[in-house]
Amino acid sequence: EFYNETVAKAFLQFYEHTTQVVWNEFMEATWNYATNITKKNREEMLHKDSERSQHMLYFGTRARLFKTSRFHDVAVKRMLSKLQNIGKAALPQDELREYNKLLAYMETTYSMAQVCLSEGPCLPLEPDLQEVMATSRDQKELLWAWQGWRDAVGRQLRITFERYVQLSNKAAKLNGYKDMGALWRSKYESDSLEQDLEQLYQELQPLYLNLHAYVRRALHRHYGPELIDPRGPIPAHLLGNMWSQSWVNILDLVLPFPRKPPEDITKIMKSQHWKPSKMFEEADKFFTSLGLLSAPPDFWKKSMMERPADGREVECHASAWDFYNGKDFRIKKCTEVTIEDLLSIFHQMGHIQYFLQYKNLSVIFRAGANPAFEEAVGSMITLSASSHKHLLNRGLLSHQRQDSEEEVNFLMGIALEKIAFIPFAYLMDLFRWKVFDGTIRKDAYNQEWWNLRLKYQGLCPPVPRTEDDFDPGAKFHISASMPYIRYFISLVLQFQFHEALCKASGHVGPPHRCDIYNSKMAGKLLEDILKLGSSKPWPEVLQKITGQTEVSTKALMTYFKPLLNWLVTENVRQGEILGWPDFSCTFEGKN
Ligand SMILES: CC(=O)N[C@@H](CC(=O)O)C(=O)NC[C@H](CC1(C(=O)N[C@@H](Cc2ccc(O)cc2)C(=O)O)CCCC1)C(=O)O
Ligand SMILES: [Zn+2]
Repeated sequence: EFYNETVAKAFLQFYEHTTQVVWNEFMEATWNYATNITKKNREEMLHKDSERSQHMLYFGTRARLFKTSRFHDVAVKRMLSKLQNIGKAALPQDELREYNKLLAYMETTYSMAQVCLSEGPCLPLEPDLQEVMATSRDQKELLWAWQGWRDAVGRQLRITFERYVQLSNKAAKLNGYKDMGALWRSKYESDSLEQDLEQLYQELQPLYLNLHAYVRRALHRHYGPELIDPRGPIPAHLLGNMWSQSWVNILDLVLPFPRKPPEDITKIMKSQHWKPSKMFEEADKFFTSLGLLSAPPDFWKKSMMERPADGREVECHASAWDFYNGKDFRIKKCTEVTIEDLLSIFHQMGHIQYFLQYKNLSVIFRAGANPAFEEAVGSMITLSASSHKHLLNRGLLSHQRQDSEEEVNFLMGIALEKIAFIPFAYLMDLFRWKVFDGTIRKDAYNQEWWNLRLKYQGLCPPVPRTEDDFDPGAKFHISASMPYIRYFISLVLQFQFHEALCKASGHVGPPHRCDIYNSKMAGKLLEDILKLGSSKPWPEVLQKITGQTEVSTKALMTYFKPLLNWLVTENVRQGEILGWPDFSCTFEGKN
């Protein structure tokens, strides 16, 4: 009966019915652990994870038996093929238990790590070490936090990570993939993914090289020639972020027109007594203004919007959760009242909106058209929310007009978030794909990581690194085994979406002045694709929203055109070298 489409449909109905309960219980147990890290909650989570894996194994192996080539219903074929990819559930019981334990160990080590001052308190990453990296201008203090974090996390994870790679690849092979990198890439249903990504990166490189050269000059002015080589890479601890992935926090050092500094929105939020709940309400209002759905009662009742005050150990890295019962959706975030956190909440609420829009689909299709779509929705809304027009309209700014110099300052702020992020978002999985396919061997993990950090980001470590270090492990997504290329693709997609929705909203003028807030037309366009979840191939979904079937950097380049013009002029005036022909950090030059 494996040729019989009716039998297949009944099989999928049975799967649908049993899955909601199994996945809901698994999400509850994982949530309980992430918001209260105790041994008991860890055991309960591991137990629920193995139940979910057994359920996936049962249905995944049976889905493989159906001969779907002559089936008529495309959705049935798509569901059965998605069911067959069961990830780690393909591992034998004992190895799956070991795998889940090491995943929990890596993520928990990251979440609980602190860096202790010689005498006195120990500082966690959020908010304390992030605060130091964002606000300190003392390179010794920055180095202390940068190195301390990598000693406290990266070093502890190296051995576990080596075993994680082995078991990941074994699971991937059991699913029919050559390694875990191939399994991760399969989510994009494209056999030219790596070439396409390299093409996108090449198109964006001129933007990055000009920003890098300009920022390096500004840091050279501030920190002096003993720290910054104007023809070399930038030391990784000076860019305002623990991973140098976003440079927004050094905007004050690099402002093109320093006599026209932007208003301090964090200060305005604090003076207006913003609370975390108000920040979430503000983001929710944006979505309802588009005619989209508001977060349901369970969201407001069950989310964790602040670090708990009762001393509980929690995982502070923000995340959005679908509990697969059509009514329970939550965000977990240790929110601080800052503009950076407000914009990050817009991103998170984008995930919630996707969950809400596809909640009536089969559970198999409750995901983004591809993982980058999930990321791009919230980030695209954030482009409108961070526009001068929107912030002024919401009472977070008071200067009515923005003259052309203030506009360059504004675009610099957005570029320090988005353009600085390009090479980081690209190299994170370039590194892991090479680790999974064996190109990068474990005795060179750290050296190879820094080779990529130099090649793509033009960064160097501020102190010598050895293979006792494991710097990639100091980034959440690597300790949490969360793929990252979705963010690189989202960087390009979000500007394509922004351009499409701005057009739908009737916006005329430069894209950085567009705010789709209150546009029901833009909302409708977005709603129609979110409702599809992962039920259709993503090029079809992209075409519905933008009219194109290809990911294209054109919209991003248009958005930053005024800034690129300014940067090129400025760099030529300064006689800057684009790139880093001197390829080492100053300390390496010394000894
Ligand atoms: C249950 C679960 O895991 N759910 C998933 C969502 C899902 O898969 O359904 C989820 O919530 N993932 C967490 C992750 C959180 C954040 C993040 O980690 N961001 C990246 C990259 C980046 C950087 C700048 C930026 O503006 C936007 C993104 C980083 O900070 O490096 C934290 C800050 C914002 C987004 C997220 O929301 O993507
Ligand atoms: Zn996200």
